[in-house]
Amino acid sequence: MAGSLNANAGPRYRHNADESAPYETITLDKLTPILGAEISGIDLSKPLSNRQQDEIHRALAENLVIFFREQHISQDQHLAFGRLFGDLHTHPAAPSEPGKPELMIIHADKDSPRANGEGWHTDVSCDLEPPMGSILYIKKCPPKGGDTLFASMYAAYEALSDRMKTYLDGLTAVHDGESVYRGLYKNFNVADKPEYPRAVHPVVRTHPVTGKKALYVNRGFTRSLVGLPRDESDAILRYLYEHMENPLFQCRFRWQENSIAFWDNRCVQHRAMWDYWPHTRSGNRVTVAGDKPY
Ligand SMILES: O=C(O)CCC(=O)C(=O)O
Ligand SMILES: [Fe+2]
Repeated sequence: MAGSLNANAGPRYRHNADESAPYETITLDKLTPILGAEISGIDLSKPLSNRQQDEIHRALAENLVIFFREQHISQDQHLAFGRLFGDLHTHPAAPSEPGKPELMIIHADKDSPRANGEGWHTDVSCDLEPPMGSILYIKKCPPKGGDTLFASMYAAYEALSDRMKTYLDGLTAVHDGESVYRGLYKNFNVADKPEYPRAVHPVVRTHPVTGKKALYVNRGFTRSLVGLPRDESDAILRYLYEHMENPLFQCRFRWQENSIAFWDNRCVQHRAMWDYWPHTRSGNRVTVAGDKPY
């Protein structure tokens, strides 16, 4: 067949296929060529050597979201693992374990009105300094379902036309926590705060570690593009959201009990599937603080 059915169908995003140097202490099994890798050969309940820590950092930078299976760690070990990557972030609204404000509760069961993270989002992008990453440990899984989808915002950015990249250059967007968080955790008996964070961030951010550019607007928190007429802002954001939802940029993780996902919140969006009602899915999230996007 000469040509494809749709002239626009080919991926405008082509990842750099360079094989990276092997790892010494861990083994990686990639979910897709561009993001997601399952790591084996590491027991997070044991102290990690400097080498192991370096390799986890590198695996995260190269794969954007990394997964560990069959991990048996305590709440304190989960917190300590997070601290290897930076200060911990305290969620402005979500419920946490008693006496452990940095250990967020992720839980849905037959009585839940909703589950966490059901739409595409970046965690807490309404903060002035949004988290660098989130470490989610799922301890109870439904018999089927409850997967989490992740999408590379490097790939989404790369696949934009040069015209669109030029248009977005220098634009900023309003990210609002108020409209997301007020009343959200009522079913966990969490009282509302007087106010929730709101921030303006660049639409395209530069990753402070890799230096790569990533699209940085999300359906969850982004409300408008600064300085544009409302209709234009809405239309551009709608286009960007549809664009970033191309499955070419995604991987999908199937949980098992005692799995951990660690995503780089600066270049990845995620979305949790609540397809397992009336079953229960629960765990904890430790979130690592980040920097002001630029
Ligand atoms: O439950 C999940 O898989 C993800 C929920 C979520 O959005 C989060 O923990 O940040
Ligand atoms: Fe999330």
